[in-house]
Amino acid sequence: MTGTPTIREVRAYTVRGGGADYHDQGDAHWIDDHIATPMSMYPEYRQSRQSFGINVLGTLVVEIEASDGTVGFSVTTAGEIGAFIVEKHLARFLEGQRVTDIERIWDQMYKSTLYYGRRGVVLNAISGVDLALYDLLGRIRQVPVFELLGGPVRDELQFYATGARPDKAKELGFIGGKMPLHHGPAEGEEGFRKNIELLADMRGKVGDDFWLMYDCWMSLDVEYATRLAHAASDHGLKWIEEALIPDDYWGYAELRKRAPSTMLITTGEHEATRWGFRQLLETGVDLIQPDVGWCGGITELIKISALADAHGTMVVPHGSSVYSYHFVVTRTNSPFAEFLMMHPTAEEVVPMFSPMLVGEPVPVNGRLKVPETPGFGVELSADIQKHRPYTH
Ligand SMILES: C[C@H](O)[C@H](O)CC(=O)C(=O)O
Ligand SMILES: [Mg+2]
Repeated sequence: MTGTPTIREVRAYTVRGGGADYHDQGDAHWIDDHIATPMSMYPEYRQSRQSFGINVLGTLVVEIEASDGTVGFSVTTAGEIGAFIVEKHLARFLEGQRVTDIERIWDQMYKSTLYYGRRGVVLNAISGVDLALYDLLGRIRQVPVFELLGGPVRDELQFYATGARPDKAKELGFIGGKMPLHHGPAEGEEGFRKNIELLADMRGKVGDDFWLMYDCWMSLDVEYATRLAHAASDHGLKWIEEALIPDDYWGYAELRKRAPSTMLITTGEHEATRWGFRQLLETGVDLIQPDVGWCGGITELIKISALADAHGTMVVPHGSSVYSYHFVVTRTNSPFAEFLMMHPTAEEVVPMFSPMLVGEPVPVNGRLKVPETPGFGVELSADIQKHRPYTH
């Protein structure tokens, strides 16, 4: 392809305070208010997820500059360690290549990091590079990323909201509300009762038809999750999310068998690559939730989504703002999207990656027409202090 720009330089920066590392919030935020986690068995780490380091990484910004001067960028969760991986390892597979060489670049990034990678922060870094490449290609072609992905299959997205206030989410026009589970097995019968009481109270507030879900953030075991699912089904819980640790594929298969058949078993935000999701899909879970900034980027999400489709399984990506919207709008097996309420009390709609991006669209009345601005359609805010810890 003559005339296709090549990649001139890859740069990686870190940024603190919200953004893609959405757990990196100030005090008194619903997202850090006694949420059940795998660390809840240790009383000293029960009240706050920041206490055990949920926000240690911070946001990674990847910028890719093409030979024609166009710059694409992305944000994900990976911070300084991600910046090191991008600058010192991954950049070599991009610089000098054509901006269209996305598939080969992904393959080389993945295979060259297998000896220390496969998932986790390495896949977050690979995802960041992949998203920045899609942003760059969209800007060079002057089309939104969803057009690079085959075009939209629906006119607009509809959203459920994740946060502490599903009752407010209903007033704001969302189709459902997903609450964090507050108490895990270590908090015994009292915690179990409180979990059910909160759900019952919320059901009373939102009425029978509004979706209510519980996000368990890897905090339960099969016994507790099964019991919770049965008790919660009396209050119309639509799904039980990420009940178990991501490595317990066998537990997910067991939970699928033992939970009420009407309740969806969902998970996947901490899973990565087509191989990880293959294993997850084989457990029989009903809905998978890859995070496009963590699972391998758009290039890998396309494969994960096709695999899920062949299993008859829905794909509703975890959070990830514009990176998710451009994908969801192009897939028939992604019928709705998640909106993470980043307002401290979850009572108002604010941009998910606030305060990092300019032009980040938000749902109005629970719906959004994905803007046609080239690339992912956002810019990094000029007010953001970015730091480049490494060069190459
Ligand atoms: C609310 C959850 O604990 C977590 O912070 C976000 C999440 O898992 C989700 O949006 O899904
Ligand atoms: Mg979740």
